[in-house]
Amino acid sequence: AIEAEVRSSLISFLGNLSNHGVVAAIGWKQESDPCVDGWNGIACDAQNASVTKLRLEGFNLSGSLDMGSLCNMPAIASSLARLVLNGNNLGGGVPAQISICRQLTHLQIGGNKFEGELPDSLATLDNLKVLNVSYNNISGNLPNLSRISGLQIFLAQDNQLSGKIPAFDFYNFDEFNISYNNFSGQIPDVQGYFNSSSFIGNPFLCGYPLPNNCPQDKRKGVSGEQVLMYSGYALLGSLLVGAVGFKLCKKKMKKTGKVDSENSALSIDGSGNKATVPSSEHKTSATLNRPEVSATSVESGVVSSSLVVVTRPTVNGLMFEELLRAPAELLGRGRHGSLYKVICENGAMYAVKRIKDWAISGEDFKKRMQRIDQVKHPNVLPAAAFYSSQQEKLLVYEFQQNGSLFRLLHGTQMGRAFEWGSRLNFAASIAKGLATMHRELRDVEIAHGNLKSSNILLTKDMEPCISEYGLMVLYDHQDLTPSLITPAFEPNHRSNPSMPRAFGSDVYGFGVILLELLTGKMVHDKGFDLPKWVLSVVQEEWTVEVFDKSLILEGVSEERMVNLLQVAIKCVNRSPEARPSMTQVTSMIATIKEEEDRSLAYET
Ligand SMILES: Nc1ncnc2c1ncn2[C@@H]1O[C@H](COP(=O)(O)OP(=O)(O)OP(=O)(O)O)[C@@H](O)[C@H]1O
Repeated sequence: AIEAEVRSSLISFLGNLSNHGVVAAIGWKQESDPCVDGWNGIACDAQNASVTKLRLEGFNLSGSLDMGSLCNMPAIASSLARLVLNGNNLGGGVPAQISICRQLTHLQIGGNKFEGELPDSLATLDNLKVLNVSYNNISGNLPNLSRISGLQIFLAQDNQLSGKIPAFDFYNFDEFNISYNNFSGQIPDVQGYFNSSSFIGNPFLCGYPLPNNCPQDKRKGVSGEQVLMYSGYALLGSLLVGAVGFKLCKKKMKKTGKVDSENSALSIDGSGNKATVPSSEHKTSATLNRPEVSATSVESGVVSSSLVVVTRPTVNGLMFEELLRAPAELLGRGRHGSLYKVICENGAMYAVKRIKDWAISGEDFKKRMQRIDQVKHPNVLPAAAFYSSQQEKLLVYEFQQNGSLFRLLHGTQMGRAFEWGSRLNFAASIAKGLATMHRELRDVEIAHGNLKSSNILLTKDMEPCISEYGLMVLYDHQDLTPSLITPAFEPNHRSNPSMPRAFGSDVYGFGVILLELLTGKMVHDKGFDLPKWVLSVVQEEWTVEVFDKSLILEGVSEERMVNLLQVAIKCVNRSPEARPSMTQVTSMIATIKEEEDRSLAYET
């Protein structure tokens, strides 16, 4: 039973925040027991011996919180895990004594009228998982909440908080929102976990995932990266000029020797290989909405028709003026470059990839891209256009709205059914696409170079297609998985001694994709190495638990999953020479599919 002292302090806590009519109305009575008699808004432990939750949402409570009266009482401080006071009219400061309630895992005081600063003592609530202070009038700096390692949800949107964002490890968060405050400075690395909606409405905040990038360090010059960071237009400007250079301008320039460069903020040379933007252009441009760069270029009159390096029926009508005017949103900054999403006025969407640090000459890059473009396969996404200068290489793809295989498997759509049949079809289609590319590009040894589930996009028909083919020269997956490097390969197992090494690396990447399809697990999840894990499970104590639970629930036969797993294991062999070729992989998967179809025929 709950002590009389605790009961009376609960009643006075609520009474102070409302008229006592509310206390009676919700059934809190000194003579009854909060746990046994089920006081509204209170939850207790299993033995009904202590109060664990206080949930008083939307009770029209007002006045200021006196946490001392509750938290100074050991019986409460040692058990209260959740305090939920969202949607009231509570005001005044958030009391520092709240932190005496050390067991709090959930503190939710959103949608009130709290003001002043958050007390530093909040950062000492080591058990906090959920902190919601959103929709109040709280100002000042955030306490150093990044020290609470278990924090999973932090909501502080719509306040007047300011200062820098603490160095949170965003990996740990399920939800994070500090939008519409007065935070300033650079956003810490969100590691791809949150998009701009978590940060918008803070005029002085900069950096990814917001579109406006941070002012450059004046000591350094303007690098190619910064040029792009400063203005989406600059990116598209150079893209534009590049395309002009490749297509239309080439002819014109033979005659005139140059393209209206005096009028333009962007200038190019005759080969279209140089696109520069004066640095003064960037220092002032913190947003994408700057018409001046585009206007001058467009005025040059050169950019008047569809200027696409690689023409496709669907992008023939692509107007570069439009592409230029459209805002560019930074979608990702990976190991090998940044990806921007561009939406044109007519609704057409493009993904523009800027590759960094690739020491390939403009001419070689052009040849390479044209060669790749000659191979067509329905499961390989062709580039719509590309551009190359000394400083940067840009590729334009049609934007695929259905996301990637990575997102399908691990993202928010996770709940969506992704059945065995579809997974097998995905595996077969990707294998076919890759095998075709390898076969057709064997003489030049152009591999994909960075095959992974985020590079497998879903078309509008939900078919998988491989994107960004050939954007990396020999990027070996083993870079990422040193555990798998083995100099001592076993000659007996050499199935493809002559397979170019870069192709072997793609086969490895494909094997990992198969493992993701089979296990539903992520490749690199906090030090977890998927191939290594699968191999250890398979070698030691074999268990069906290696497979994705949803496949087991679906009732997929273990035998068929094991067959595909065996293909995957061959692909992730430590020795590149021992891996099968993609043509071999394709036929192995085709056999599994045939078996599958035969068994389905039996079942019906
Ligand atoms: N054409 C496209 N249409 C739609 N989404 C795309 C397109 N290309 C890439 N994406 C998605 O945009 C995000 C960022 O792409 P990006 O290529 O920068 O990431 P990455 O593949 O993880 O990194 P990297 O390729 O540099 O190793 C990924 O989630 C990817 O699936």
